[in-house]
Amino acid sequence: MSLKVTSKDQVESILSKYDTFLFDCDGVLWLGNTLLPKVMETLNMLRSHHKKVIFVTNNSTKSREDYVQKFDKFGLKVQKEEIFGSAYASAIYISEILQLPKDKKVWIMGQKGIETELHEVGYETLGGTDPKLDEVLDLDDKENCPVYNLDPSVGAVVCGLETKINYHRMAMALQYLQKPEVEFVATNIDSTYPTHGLKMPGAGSCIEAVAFAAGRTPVSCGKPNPGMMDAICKSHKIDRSRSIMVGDRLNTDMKFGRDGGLATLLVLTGIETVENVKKLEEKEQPTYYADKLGDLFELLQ
Ligand SMILES: O=C(O)[C@H](O)[C@H](O)COP(=O)(O)O
Ligand SMILES: [Mg+2]
Repeated sequence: MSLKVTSKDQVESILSKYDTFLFDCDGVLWLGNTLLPKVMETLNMLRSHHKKVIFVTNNSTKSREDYVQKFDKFGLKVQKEEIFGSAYASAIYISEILQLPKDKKVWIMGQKGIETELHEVGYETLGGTDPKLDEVLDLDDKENCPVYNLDPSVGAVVCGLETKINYHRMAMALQYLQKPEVEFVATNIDSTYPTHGLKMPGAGSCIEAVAFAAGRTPVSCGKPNPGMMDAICKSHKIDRSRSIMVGDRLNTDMKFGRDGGLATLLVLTGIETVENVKKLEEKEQPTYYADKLGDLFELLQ
């Protein structure tokens, strides 16, 4: 059974057991542009105890550089190397695992974070933030309608969270995905994400629409893909037995931590409720749960 963190002794025990803290972002640190209570104090407290902190987000709308700036706006100094996003994970997957030749282009249904990370590893991209994707398709206009004018050098389609999802974007992704040689990559599987006190459709819901149309299943690069954990462990040389994954979602964050051999802490400021935790089989229970991340700071006072 998961242990609810409610006392100073428990926080001290957590501090003595773990040297590295992996943090999910949406629903743990912030909701949209609002920092959750006592997050800054908790991160500062961990750093003052010489803990390594790493941020692992499935939100592909931003690149690692964009996240450095987002943290900065909140007054939090974070290095690019401390951030692992699903846009970055997808770019690394295409470049290092698929080894897609650099003269191939990548068509994107998603936002700027995916474009930036793909450009950084050397790919030209199409789709993405192109404003033409907001236009209604005119299938009668054979000369100008983009579905009749595909770029033959597209070698992969990447889909992520796209809050401007429309028929044009889906139709273009589908045209490329009908070519079996075009790789299909998803940033992450989250069905929903928490923002402004609401649950909104997540990347997984956008991607499912395209996958259903294409009759194909993408490889998903974000949490809980163990490749992302391997990349984190490789670049930060962390001891998994002394590390803990903090998240707000069971099928991404908690699975990612558990499968990676880390302890897990579920916070209830995002997607899950305590009822969801209680329904789980013993082996799927997070190691700990807490009402919010900031409890680690508050309970220590
Ligand atoms: O739909 C999405 O892309 C995700 O739900 C989302 O933004 C998750 O981000 P995380 O909680 O991993 O920071
Ligand atoms: Mg989250």
